[in-house]
Amino acid sequence: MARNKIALIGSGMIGGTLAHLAGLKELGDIVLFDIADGIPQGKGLDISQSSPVEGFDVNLTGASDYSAIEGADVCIVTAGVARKPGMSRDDLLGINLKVMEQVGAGIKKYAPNAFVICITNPLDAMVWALQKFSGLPANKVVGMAGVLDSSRFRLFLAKEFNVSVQDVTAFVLGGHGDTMVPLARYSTVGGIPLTDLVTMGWVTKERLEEIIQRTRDGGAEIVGLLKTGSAYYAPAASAIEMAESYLKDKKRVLPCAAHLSGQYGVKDMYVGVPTVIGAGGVERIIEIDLNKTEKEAFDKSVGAVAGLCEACINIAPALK
Ligand SMILES: NC(=O)C1=CN([C@@H]2O[C@H](COP(=O)(O)OP(=O)(O)OC[C@H]3O[C@@H](n4cnc5c(N)ncnc54)[C@H](O)[C@@H]3O)[C@@H](O)[C@H]2O)C=CC1
Ligand SMILES: O=C([O-])CC(=O)C(=O)O
Repeated sequence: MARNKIALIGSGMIGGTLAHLAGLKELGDIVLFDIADGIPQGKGLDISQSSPVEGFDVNLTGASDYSAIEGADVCIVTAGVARKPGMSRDDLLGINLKVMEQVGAGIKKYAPNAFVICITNPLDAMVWALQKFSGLPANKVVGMAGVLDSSRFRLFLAKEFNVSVQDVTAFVLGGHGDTMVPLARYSTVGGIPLTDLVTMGWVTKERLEEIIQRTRDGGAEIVGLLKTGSAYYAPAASAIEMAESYLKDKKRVLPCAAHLSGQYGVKDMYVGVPTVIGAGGVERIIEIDLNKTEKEAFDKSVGAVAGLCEACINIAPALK
């Protein structure tokens, strides 16, 4: 059986890490694409040269022409610009929207049957625009943020309680920005909701709120440390988890920026919600019950994403 083909559109920090992880996991043959000629070819060759040592058999190639992504089963999009200290993700909107227009056209022409995972920021608005520019079905275009934000929350909780990260689950919903919604009631240690752990005296409400705030600021914390760009190891691992669930039809329950058509009272927008990812793409959007406080926080986050979509329409009226 022929191998799957994975196209990585954008071969910068996340793109290179994606190629390495996808190779190590033998998810398929990998094409790195970038407008910066030489970078995708160089990274492809470098990672290929690690394959005899690591013992993986995949073809890794680099290209600066969209025809190279032809027939891809999965496209992971990181093309664009990352923020630097002092910037918000939203400051990237104008420049990255233009990139999404080019990427959307490339995918439409050469990989119309792919499952597309967008990572480029500001995430929820960019994946929304990419789906429209590409014309692919909404269930085949999804944004990566919730897996990353939830992973950060899980790590901070595991450290706080001195337990394995494997025994901590978390759901962070809403837009991938300052208004994201880490849900304590739906996040657990050994199956016990965080709200119960407060009652059991494991953690105070105040300390839990500090951990939640650190999660919300998780991207900015790394930007502040790196100074030259933003996080890439954890974002790449998160997107690979989504790609693997699609390629292996694992039907993982993962928080992703998915197209909503009435769920949670939201229409024609991408916002982080729990989904099931399998061979059909986004096979299900799980509508969990939100209490009044949670719903208010979620709606506020939806409002922030709606503002960004409006800003996109002002720049590119065809998106309306
Ligand atoms: N959704 C999420 O949770 C996260 C999103 N991000 C976002 O992911 C994006 C990529 O981040 P990095 O890989 O660190 O950035 P990077 O700057 O290392 O790589 C971006 C690559 O895109 C390429 N590029 C620029 N314009 C292009 C175009 N028109 N066509 C094709 N390639 C193009 C650049 O040449 C560069 O190699 C950024 O927008 C960043 O904000 C980063 C971390 C997490
Ligand atoms: O903070 C950034 O600019 C990159 C990002 O989205 C994250 O790491 O969560």
